[in-house]
This record gives sequence, structure tokens and C-alpha cells, in this order.
Amino acid sequence: MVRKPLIGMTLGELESVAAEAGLRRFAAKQIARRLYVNRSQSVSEMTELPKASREWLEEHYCVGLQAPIAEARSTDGTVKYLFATRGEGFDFLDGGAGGRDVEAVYIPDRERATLCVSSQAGCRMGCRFCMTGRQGFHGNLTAAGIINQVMAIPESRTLTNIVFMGMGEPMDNIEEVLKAVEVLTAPWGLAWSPKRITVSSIGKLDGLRRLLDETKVHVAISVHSPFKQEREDLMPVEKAFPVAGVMGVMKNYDFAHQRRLSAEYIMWRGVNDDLRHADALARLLKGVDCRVNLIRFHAIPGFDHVTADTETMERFRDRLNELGVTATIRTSRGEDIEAACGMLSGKEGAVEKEGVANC
Ligand SMILES: C[S@@+](CC[C@H](N)C(=O)[O-])C[C@H]1O[C@@H](n2cnc3c(N)ncnc32)[C@H](O)[C@@H]1O
Ligand code: SF4
Repeated sequence: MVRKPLIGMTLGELESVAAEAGLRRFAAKQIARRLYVNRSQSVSEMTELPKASREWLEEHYCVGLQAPIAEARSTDGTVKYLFATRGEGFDFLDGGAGGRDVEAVYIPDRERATLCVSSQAGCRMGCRFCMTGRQGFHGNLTAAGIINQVMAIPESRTLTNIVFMGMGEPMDNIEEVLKAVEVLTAPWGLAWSPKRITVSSIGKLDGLRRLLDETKVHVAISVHSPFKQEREDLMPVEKAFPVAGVMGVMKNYDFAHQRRLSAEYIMWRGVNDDLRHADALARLLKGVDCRVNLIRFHAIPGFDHVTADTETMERFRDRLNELGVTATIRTSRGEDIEAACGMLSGKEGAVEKEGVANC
């Protein structure tokens, strides 16, 4: 029998588990404490629970942490971790055919240590410039599969920031992403400040509205072109969720105080890097409190555009700043190990699993 993982469960879900195990409601808080504060490796460590319930629990549930199955280290200190999504005794996928693992990227930078997490195995949004999009959709990660990336890496306790900018479109897996954010930020959970978490989206509005209404995390929207036809050619989602409409909705939310909105803008030479684009981008963002991150393009096979050069990016940034839009150029990290934005692809098929199960 496959035992269900406890990590990734919200307090409400742990209360149901406690009831099943014949425990009082408050035991859910004790289990949460063991999972997220003490980081217990097994149910048997939860000695404050009555023995009979603990044994029942052990039979049906496990902590569920799965260590990464491979890692690659960049010369700049970035580490890319590969996680199995399905294996003996565990399943981190909800739907989808599976057959792909997922990656998370640890990015140390002076006093910051950011983890870039995946929310899906692959992605069905089909952006032409993205390696994850290229591989198609292989399944939604469960909240357990998302939280596992945060808790199972050796640097877990040193992390200062989490960005949902790995594989997948978080809004296309909104239920599990919301659950993961709840576990990350709740006082009974990992107790992270939402100000240290950013969720990136191409602007799938149905999920985005829920993220904005139900959490306090920062939001990043992948824009990449202010012009409809041009964006549609790069990102098919523009047809269903035009970025102009997305920004219109953003005007209803407060991004001036606790929460930040940013626009991600990959720059391609001769495609979207001239001042006409800068001016149109500033117009698109008018009335929205939004800063712009200019991103170098990380080349992927079969996509012809090349990255804009530094001088052009600086000119673009300066124009936006002149127009009153705060813009910065983002440093690329981990390109040598294909860990930079949009380069993540997981691995096809089962990879040899070494020293994995803590279940
Ligand atoms: C991989 S996505 C994941 C989050 C979400 N699906 C999104 O698109 O915002 C994270 C960021 O990487 C960017 N990206 C994708 N492919 C890229 C590439 N080849 N070079 C640079 N950035 C890329 C995306 O546009 C997005 O801003
Ligand atoms: S850029 Fe984001 S939405 Fe587009 S294919 Fe890649 S992961 Fe999916």
C-alpha cells in the first residue's frame, strides 16, 4: 500500500488525518509542529501522540520527504536539483502522464539565498522560447511535491527567498500552489513571510485572481512584448488572456505597500529591444504600481532569436526609468548548468534513485 505523505498538508487536512487516526483535533497542530518546525523524518518520532494512533498513522501515512536524485553545480555557486515525481511508494503528481522529473534551483547571492521551485512537470502553455514549454505537460505537482523541493535540499534552513519560476505555470495548478503557499506562510507551517515569496505567471487570470485574493505573496507577470500580435507569436496564452486585460485587472490591487508586482521582460535582439517597445511597455503599465525586470534570453535549441546586448538593455532600462517605470536588468545565474530561467527540462523517464526514501 502507498502511504500518503504528510508534508504539504494544511492544518485543515491534518485535522482530518488526526480524526481518522482517532486523535483529538489539537493533535493536528502537534503533527504540523513535528513536520514543519522540528522537521521530523518519520512518524515514529512523534512520541507525543498516543502509541496506538501513532502506529495507525505510520501504517497509512509517512512524512514523505524525498531527497533530490541528482544535482549539478554552477561555477557561480548555483545548484540545480533534480527531484523524482513518481517512485516506489510515492507520487508527487496529480494527473498527467508523468514520465518527467522536476528541477529546483538554489541561488546564493551574498546575504540572500533563493530557491526557484517548480509547480508542474512540464507546462501546457507552449511559450516558444521556453525549454519547459517545449516538453509539453506531464502533470501537476501536489503541494507535497512543491514543499518537498523547499524542505529536502541541504540548504533548506538557510533559504531567504522562494520564487515560483521553475517548471510550469503556477496558475494552471492553482489549488496545489495555494496549498503550498499556505504551508509556507502559516504560523503552524514553515512561517515564511509572504514578502519573501514571489509567484510568476504568464497572466492566466482565473488563477491569478485567486492568488491575489487568497495570499499576500509578490507577483510577477511575464510580459515580453507590449504588442498583441507580437506577444501572441511568442506566447499563445495572449489569445485567451491578453496582457492588456491582465494589467487592467492589476489596477484593482494595491502593489504600493506590502506587496510587489513586477513585469518580466526577456529581451531579444532586433525583436523587442528598441525604444518603441520601451515606450509601449511604459504605456501598458501606466496606472499600475509595477517594476520591470529585464531578462537576458537563455538560448534554447530550435528558437532563432538571440539575446539583446548589454548596451541595448541599458538603453531600454534608462528609457523606462525616464518614463517613471522602475526597471532593472536581472543577472543571469546558472546558465552553464542549464539552470537559468526557462532552461529547466527535468529528465525523461525514471532516473536511478539513490538514497532517496525517508518515507
Ligand atoms: C520558466 S517561467 C515559470 C513561471 C511562469 N510559467 C511564467 O512564465 O512566468 C519563469 C520565467 O522564465 C522566463 N523564461 C522562459 N524561458 C526563458 C528563456 N529561454 N530565457 C530567459 N527567460 C526565460 C519566463 O518568461 C518567466 O518570466
Ligand atoms: S515560460 Fe512559463 S508559462 Fe511559458 S512555457 Fe515556460 S513555464 Fe510555461
